[in-house]
Amino acid sequence: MTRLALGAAELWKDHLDPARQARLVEVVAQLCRAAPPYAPMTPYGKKMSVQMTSAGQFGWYSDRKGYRYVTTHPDGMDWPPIPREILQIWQEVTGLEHAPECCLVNHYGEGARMGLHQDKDEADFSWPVVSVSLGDDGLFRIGGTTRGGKTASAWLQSGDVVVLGGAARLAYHGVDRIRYGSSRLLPQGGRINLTLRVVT
Ligand SMILES: O=C(O)CCC(=O)C(=O)O
Ligand SMILES: [Fe+2]
Repeated sequence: MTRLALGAAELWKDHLDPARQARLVEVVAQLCRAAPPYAPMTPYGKKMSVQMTSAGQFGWYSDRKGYRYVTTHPDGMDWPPIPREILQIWQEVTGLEHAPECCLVNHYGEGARMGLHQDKDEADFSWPVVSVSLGDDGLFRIGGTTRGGKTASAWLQSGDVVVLGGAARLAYHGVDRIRYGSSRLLPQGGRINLTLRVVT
């Protein structure tokens, strides 16, 4: 494990060993049975290429009305609780007692990507955002707090954890592409990203 700078963010390279990654695949699969992933619609009316679901008090949601947090899955049920194996990662990399209120689960299949954006649907930007990578490699890009500036890129691999805190909290970031088939961790293939956030 090494801690590296990735733009203004912190990359905890290889934070999760293979056994922890395998356990996380199990807990995420269980979570997805309770709250099935779906492809959200952007406010612009385009379907996202990433499949999403959430755990916690709040789930991140998007449709024509905009980006926001909601307390129920689109099928009507509560979001499942954030599994302790995931909460533990937050604790390890932030040292915070305060727990995250949302774990967004992103699944990138072949060709999926996420455009540059800021995470800014939360009430208090003094809390960091923690992002966990599982499965296929993903080319992560991060810039500054305005669009169009200089960016830094790194291939995130399974077991890597990124912390967006301080100056990086409102940095533009996204995933340009994944290397589909580069990992055998996920039975369904592709890449999973878990994003932990304090919402309120
Ligand atoms: O997949 C990733 O590494 C980043 C995900 C992300 O930025 C988000 O869900 O807001
Ligand atoms: Fe994000």
